[in-house]
Parts: sequence; C-alpha cells; structure tokens
Amino acid sequence: MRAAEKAQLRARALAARLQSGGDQHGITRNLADALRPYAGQVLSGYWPMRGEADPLPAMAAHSGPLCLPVVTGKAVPLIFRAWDGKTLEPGPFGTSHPPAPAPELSPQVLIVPLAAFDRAGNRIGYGGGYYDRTLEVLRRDGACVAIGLAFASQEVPSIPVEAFDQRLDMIVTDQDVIVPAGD
Ligand SMILES: Nc1nc2c(c(=O)[nH]1)N(C=O)[C@@H](CNc1ccc(C(=O)N[C@@H](CCC(=O)O)C(=O)O)cc1)CN2
Ligand SMILES: Nc1ncnc2c1ncn2[C@@H]1O[C@H](COP(=O)(O)OP(=O)(O)OP(=O)(O)O)[C@@H](O)[C@H]1O
Repeated sequence: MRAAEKAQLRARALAARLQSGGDQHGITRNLADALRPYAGQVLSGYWPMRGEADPLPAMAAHSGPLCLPVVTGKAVPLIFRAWDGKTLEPGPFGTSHPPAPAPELSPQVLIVPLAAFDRAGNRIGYGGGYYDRTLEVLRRDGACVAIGLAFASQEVPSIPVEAFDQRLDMIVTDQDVIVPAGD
C-alpha cells in the first residue's frame, strides 16, 4: 500500500535529516541562484522547524514580496500571508506564521519543504497533504513554480506516486539544483 510505504520513507527521512542535516551555506547559495530569475515575483517560503533546510537567508535576498504559509484547518489548502521578515505568531503543528492583519497573497514561486524527494520531482512532506492540495489549486488558477528545498541526504531512489501528488518543478539541495525531466 502506497500510504504505508510513504509513511515508512517519511519516518526514515525525517530521522536522517535530524541526524545528519547538511551544508546550510550550500542551501543558501543554491537557493539564491535558483530564485534569481524570479526577481519581482511573489515568493512563498517557510519558517524552518525540526532540522529543515533553512530558506530564510535566500528569502531575505529576494527582491519581491514575501509570504509564509498558514494552516487554517485540517484537509484544506494552505493560505499565504505577506511577511515583513519579522512578525510571527505560533500556528498549529509547531509552525509559525504572520498574524491576521497581514494581507493574503497568492504566491507565484513556492519554496516547498520536504521530508524526502526523488530525481523525478516527487516529494513527501509531513503527510498532511497540505502542499498537494495547495499546488493543485494554484496550478488550476495559473502558472506557479514549486521549488523543493532539502539537503542532498534526503534524496531517495524513488517515491511511490499517488493520484493527488503534485510534482516539483525544481529541487534545490546543498549540493545541486535538480530539474526533473518533463514527461
Ligand atoms: N516549516 C514548515 N512550515 C510548514 C510546513 C512544513 O512542512 N514546514 N507545512 C507543510 O505542509 C505546512 C504545515 N504542515 C504540517 C503538517 C503536519 C505537521 C506535523 O507535525 N504532523 C504530525 C502529525 C499530526 C497529526 O496528523 O496529528 C507529525 O508529523 O508528527 C507539521 C506541519 C505549512 N507550514
Ligand atoms: N488534492 C487533494 N485532495 C484531497 N486529498 C488530498 C489531496 N492531496 C492530498 N490529499 C490527502 O492528503 C493525505 C496526505 O498525502 P501525502 O502522504 O502525499 O502527504 P505529504 O505530501 O507528505 O504532505 P504535505 O503535502 O503536507 O507535505 C493523503 O491521505 C491524501 O488523501
């Protein structure tokens, strides 16, 4: 069963990430390079937790509006609030997000946190399906670019794909920028 296989991959990848991490300078350098062509566009990032690769320095170097994801409930797409680079309040599952007065934005470029990924652009997150639901809606409404961010150590040979899975357009690691071959 794919969900069980994914759960096992997720648990292993999260444990490995906490244990070994990676080269944060490489993350910042490669992510800043990957974002350069998108100067001026609305960029969503994330507030890192649990040993995730840290997108904040590269976000700070982006010349354009920034936003962060907000979890507003179970099994619903994320919303995104404009972020001034400072103001945060605690959200569910250990997340942090901009408080309500910040306007809602629709990101054109998303930095997507990963538990594990493969070279074809398939990903596993924490299992809430939040980014799958969110990318489905954003892609239905128009073009957006999903950039997965992870340490190279989070790569696995192959992730089982389910019907609702949304693929990444690019994966940035501390070692590499990976552009999956289209199909
Ligand atoms: N830094 C960061 N922010 C993010 C995400 C992320 O992966 N990383 N998200 C990416 O989607 C969204 C938050 N989604 C999350 C969904 C579940 C869990 C989580 O801890 N789940 C529990 C199980 C919870 C349950 O089912 O009761 C767990 O993994 O132990 C965390 C974040 C939005 N913000
Ligand atoms: N577009 C969707 N519509 C309805 N349900 C969905 C959709 N996308 C994902 N789901 C549900 O979300 C659950 C989690 O999916 P999955 O294991 O792929 O999560 P994940 O990709 O690790 O999580 P995340 O996207 O939050 O990082 C699945 O049980 C699936 O049924």
